Amino acid sequence: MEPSVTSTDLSADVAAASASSSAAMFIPAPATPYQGDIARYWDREARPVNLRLGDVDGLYHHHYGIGEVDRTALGDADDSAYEKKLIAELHRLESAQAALLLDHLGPIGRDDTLVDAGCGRGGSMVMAHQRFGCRVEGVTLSAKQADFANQRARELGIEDHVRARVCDMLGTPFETGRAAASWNNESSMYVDLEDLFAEHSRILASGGRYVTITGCWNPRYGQPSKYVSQINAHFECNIHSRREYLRAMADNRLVPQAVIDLTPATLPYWELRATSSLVTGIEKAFINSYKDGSFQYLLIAADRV
Ligand SMILES: C[S@@+](CC[C@H](N)C(=O)[O-])C[C@H]1O[C@@H](n2cnc3c(N)ncnc32)[C@H](O)[C@@H]1O
Ligand SMILES: CC(C)=CCC/C(C)=C/COP(=O)(O)OP(=O)(O)O
Ligand SMILES: [Mg+2]
Repeated sequence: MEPSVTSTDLSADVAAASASSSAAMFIPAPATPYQGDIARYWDREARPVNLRLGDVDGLYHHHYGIGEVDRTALGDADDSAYEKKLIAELHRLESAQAALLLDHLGPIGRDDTLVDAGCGRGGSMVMAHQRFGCRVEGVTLSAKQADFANQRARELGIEDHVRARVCDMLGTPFETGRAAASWNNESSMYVDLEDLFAEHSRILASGGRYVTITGCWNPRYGQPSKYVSQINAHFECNIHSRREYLRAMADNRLVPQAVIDLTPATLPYWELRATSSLVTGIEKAFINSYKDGSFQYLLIAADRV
């Protein structure tokens, strides 16, 4: 892993920026104390449920899975290889989630640029480049994650097309109106949605596509349930309601083309994960809130008009 430069004042920022190269990453100071907390959270994160799944094929995700469990691939629970098969199956469902997001980006050419807002360790960026051959730019608050994603890109020989940087998704360095598509994969619960969609709207080309997969609380339930509060506390995030997503998109020239309730499709992943040795303790909150209708797993694809 390459060394990172951390700076806290402007002169250090400028020095680090001018020294910026593949050997030293420029790390801006966090825009708010909250963002500093989130950067530290993801810098320290090393949960086996994420690393062991990523080790299956080198695609490291920080999102959840969708689709039916393939019981034939899992085989017999008494088999000594069962746990390994279970990990591979959870990973397959997480990659299926990212593939569904990419399905909604619309036609993307090799010369296009995509933006992954809150890119984590970069699994979705690699999948996007492998599918479209295009350039993919990711931002994360965590220097550790950006280093990890860039290291993976180098290992795959795609570092000229896939790049992660440490940057606030609410104020990116990307040119106005140039991105063919952009997305948030389980990363919009860390930011104000009006600010977020204003930035996507700015960077997207007219007619470009924005996609999010997110967990949101259901206005039909009334208010965030105790399970939603548990999930917020667990991840230090602030889950928004479905209504807030649609309102903030409408305010920022993002017009929904598809709104898909993925709740039934994600429940098998959670039920399977709850039986694994890699449980983290948050499984019940997801399962209970999806089942009582207070929480939804949603894909929204919107046109930038
Ligand atoms: C749950 S992870 C999702 C990672 C990735 N999208 C994936 O699907 O694997 C949330 C990500 O959002 C990022 N994030 C949160 N707030 C951010 C902000 N203001 N600017 C940039 N990234 C942010 C975190 O650094 C982390 O990488
Ligand atoms: C749908 C919601 C509310 C998501 C919150 C954001 C989040 C932490 C996603 C998964 O990350 P992860 O893959 O690091 O989490 P885990 O360790 O639980 O797998
Ligand atoms: Mg995970």
